[in-house]
Amino acid sequence: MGADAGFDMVPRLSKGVVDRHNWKTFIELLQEKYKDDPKVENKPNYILFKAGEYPMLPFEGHKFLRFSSKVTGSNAEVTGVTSYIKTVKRVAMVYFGSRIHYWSELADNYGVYDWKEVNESLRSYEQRDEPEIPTTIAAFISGNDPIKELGIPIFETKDIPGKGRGLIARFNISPGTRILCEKPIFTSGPMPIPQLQVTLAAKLKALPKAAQRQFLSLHNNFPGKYPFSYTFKTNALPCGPDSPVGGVYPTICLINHSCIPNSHNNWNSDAKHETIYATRPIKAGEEITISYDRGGPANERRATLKSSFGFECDCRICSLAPSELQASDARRVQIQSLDDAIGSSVRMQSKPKDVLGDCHLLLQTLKDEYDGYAGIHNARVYYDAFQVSIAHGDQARASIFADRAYKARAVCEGEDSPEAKRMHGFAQKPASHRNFQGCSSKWKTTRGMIPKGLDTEAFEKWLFRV
Ligand SMILES: C[S@@+](CC[C@H](N)C(=O)[O-])C[C@H]1O[C@@H](n2cnc3c(N)ncnc32)[C@H](O)[C@@H]1O
Repeated sequence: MGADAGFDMVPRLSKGVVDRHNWKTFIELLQEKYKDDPKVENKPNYILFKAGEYPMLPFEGHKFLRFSSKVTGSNAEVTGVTSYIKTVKRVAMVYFGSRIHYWSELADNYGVYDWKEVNESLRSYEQRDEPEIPTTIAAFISGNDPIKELGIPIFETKDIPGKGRGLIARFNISPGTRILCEKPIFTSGPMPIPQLQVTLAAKLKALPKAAQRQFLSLHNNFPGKYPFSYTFKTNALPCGPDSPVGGVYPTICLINHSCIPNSHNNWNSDAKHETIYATRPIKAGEEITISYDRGGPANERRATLKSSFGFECDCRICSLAPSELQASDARRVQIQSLDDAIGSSVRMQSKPKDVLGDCHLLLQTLKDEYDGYAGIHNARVYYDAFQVSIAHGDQARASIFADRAYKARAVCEGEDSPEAKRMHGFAQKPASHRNFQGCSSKWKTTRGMIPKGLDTEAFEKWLFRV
């Protein structure tokens, strides 16, 4: 008979964009970890662990119910299946937290699903579902958020040595989770410091007492003659990319900086509020961070952070050993220069293949620098790749690029973000872009020409072929 052990996914994953994104990242991490292990094989639709009873992980996460095997007997011992189960479970818990239900018949506890259901799910791995036509994410995302339903905030405010106050996660948080959403206490445009002081004094006076207190409790890096102006400067977040208008928020303004942040801040210009979304898995007890800087190598970032915010950054990247920091700096410089090169409209016209090649290289560099969680950077690169493709009439590839831009945006900003909605529109109708065939029609394709049935590697090859 023997005893089984393993883990179940409870509740099972939805087909939603966030669950799909997390599952994909989880699978990629395991593929990387086991790439040199001959007992772990990538089949077209799943990873096969050739140990014990050959447990499998499908590439389509919504099909997954259980990863398990007999863990007693000579076969289990010789093949080391227990160690695979433990490692895969540990990684799964990082991504899916309390959804991972570990069980072992040796300890008299059992899986949640019955074997009939599990065997049906295993059989479904063989045949992939038809590729989905992108539709709205809302239709995919399951409404069950146990934490939200309990009404417990997913973070707490704490004093953090050397940083003042900050926000700390109380639970494991998955990428794509909305952590915060706030309306500004007030907004203001740019103006000289003395004038800003007078303007803000008038704005404050018009606010209810509670809102005044919220603003006055925010940190001021440059105390002295113009307290309102400098409190605003220390805390304001731009209302949109490159917007000269800034807003201050009661809780969002307590989030500290990291050069490798785990969250993203965004101004939703439709809803007129600022959102914070997790962009990488955040463990309970970890600080929630966003990025205050505009990229570049560590010395440039440090100089900006020091002059604008008055602190020395000691995040994970800034604290790397010199040789590793050098490697990170090289990647960040490369990210900047690829970004500049991709933005050139002359190259888009005359050397579209080079631009697409740069997009591919940039995605790889971002993946290395942000260990797989480049979030909003990826959204921008995919939109760049969309623009090159559509400018030369390639609707097939443009549709895929826009869909990827949409998914990355939705993880960082929510599906109601205007930019996510715009990307979704382009994924559905790439030719609706104002620059459709604006450069040439030499790459002309239709959406119907997106290849079907390719494995991941072949599909990526098709997508980035030059
Ligand atoms: C918007 S406030 C963030 C909340 C602030 N810690 C507080 O206590 O209200 C920005 C200020 O927080 C501090 N800060 C932010 N990130 C930091 C970091 N990584 N290390 C040290 N201080 C930081 C700096 O004083 C910065 O000017």
